[in-house]
Amino acid sequence: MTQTEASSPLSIAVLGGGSFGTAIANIIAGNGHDTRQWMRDPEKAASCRKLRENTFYLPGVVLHPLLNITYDLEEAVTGCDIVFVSIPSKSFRQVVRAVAPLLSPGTMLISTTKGIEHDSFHLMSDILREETQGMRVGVLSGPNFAKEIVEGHYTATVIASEDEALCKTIQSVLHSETFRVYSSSDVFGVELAGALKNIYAIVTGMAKALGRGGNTTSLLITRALAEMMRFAEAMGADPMTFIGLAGVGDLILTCSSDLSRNYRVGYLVGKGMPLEQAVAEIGQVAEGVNTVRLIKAKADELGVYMPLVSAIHAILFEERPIPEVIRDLMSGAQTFDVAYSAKP
Ligand SMILES: NC(=O)C1=CN([C@@H]2O[C@H](COP(=O)(O)OP(=O)(O)OC[C@H]3O[C@@H](n4cnc5c(N)ncnc54)[C@H](OP(=O)(O)O)[C@@H]3O)[C@@H](O)[C@H]2O)C=CC1
Ligand SMILES: O=C(CO)COP(=O)(O)O
Repeated sequence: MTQTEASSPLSIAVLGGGSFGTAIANIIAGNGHDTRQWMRDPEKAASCRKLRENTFYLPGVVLHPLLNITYDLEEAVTGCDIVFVSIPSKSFRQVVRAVAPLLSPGTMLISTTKGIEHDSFHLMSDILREETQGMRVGVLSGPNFAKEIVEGHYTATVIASEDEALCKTIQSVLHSETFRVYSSSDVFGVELAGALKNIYAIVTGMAKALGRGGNTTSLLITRALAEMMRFAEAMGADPMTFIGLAGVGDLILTCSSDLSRNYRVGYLVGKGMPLEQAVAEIGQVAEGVNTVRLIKAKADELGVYMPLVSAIHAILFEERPIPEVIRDLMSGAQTFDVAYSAKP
């Protein structure tokens, strides 16, 4: 497909039967496209088809009649113009590797996954490029709770790709009365922002559990943004991307709502629950837990100052008592508020 605007219906697959995959598949089907959603579990697929509801991940939402649900990967992607990959980072490569031989050259592959590969520090767009050849790659990220999208709350997101025509097509297939799609050419920055903000959702969830108020949340969100931008710069990303929807937008959202699974993990740990139990209790993916480990190691390697990352790492993985970690944080050096300047 060479067109830049999806003026006529396209064939689009969404890989992943979770809450976000279901939310975007429903929007796309609602826009009149031939939409297929792939989920690996035949029983869940049969149930979603029969009930026209994903009772496992997005209960209470009627699935659009144009949404075809299948557990057959080949049936899902054959002849598709666009494939969204909405699979947790842990399994992302495995699924992309399986789907790669089934794709036509030039297919648009869009990751919606906000995580980092655990043993490589690769972002999902890296995996898309590594596991396929001749495809067009993009990343979708922004302040987007699946539940609020399907409830029709006014929402905006970002499609990031160096391929301008791809961005325009994705804007067209996802745009609805309640859903707006902005574009960016900074794939790395947008993707990194989506992964990083999950860490600070854990931190703010924990602060909430400890009874901290609005001042504390605001302090945490603002210093989190400073850390994210410092890290981005050290990694060669554009820090300015972090003041957009995929950066500060998603940071504010996930750090202030218990709809965030990462926030809820932090809350439960803050209430004294062991980490593994908290993750199991959530029952859905909380990417931030793995991301904390990866970013702590990378920040140490690069010498990037990330006190909040070090603090949450100490609590989650070094068994340091929360009050002691907070005391250390609050007694650290008091430096400049804004370290960035437009002036040379
Ligand atoms: N939910 C949200 O509001 C948002 C989520 N995201 C991102 O989207 C990504 C997906 O999240 P989300 O949909 O919420 O996740 P969920 O936890 O809701 O669902 C995960 C889905 O992935 C499937 N899955 C897990 N492992 C595999 C595998 N090896 N092969 C095939 N399918 C697999 C699960 O299938 P099964 O049921 O069989 O286990 C399930 O359908 C995450 O990275 C998240 O950060 C982005 C924006 C918002
Ligand atoms: O990324 C999200 C909203 O933009 C969802 O956050 P959680 O993965 O923490 O639920």
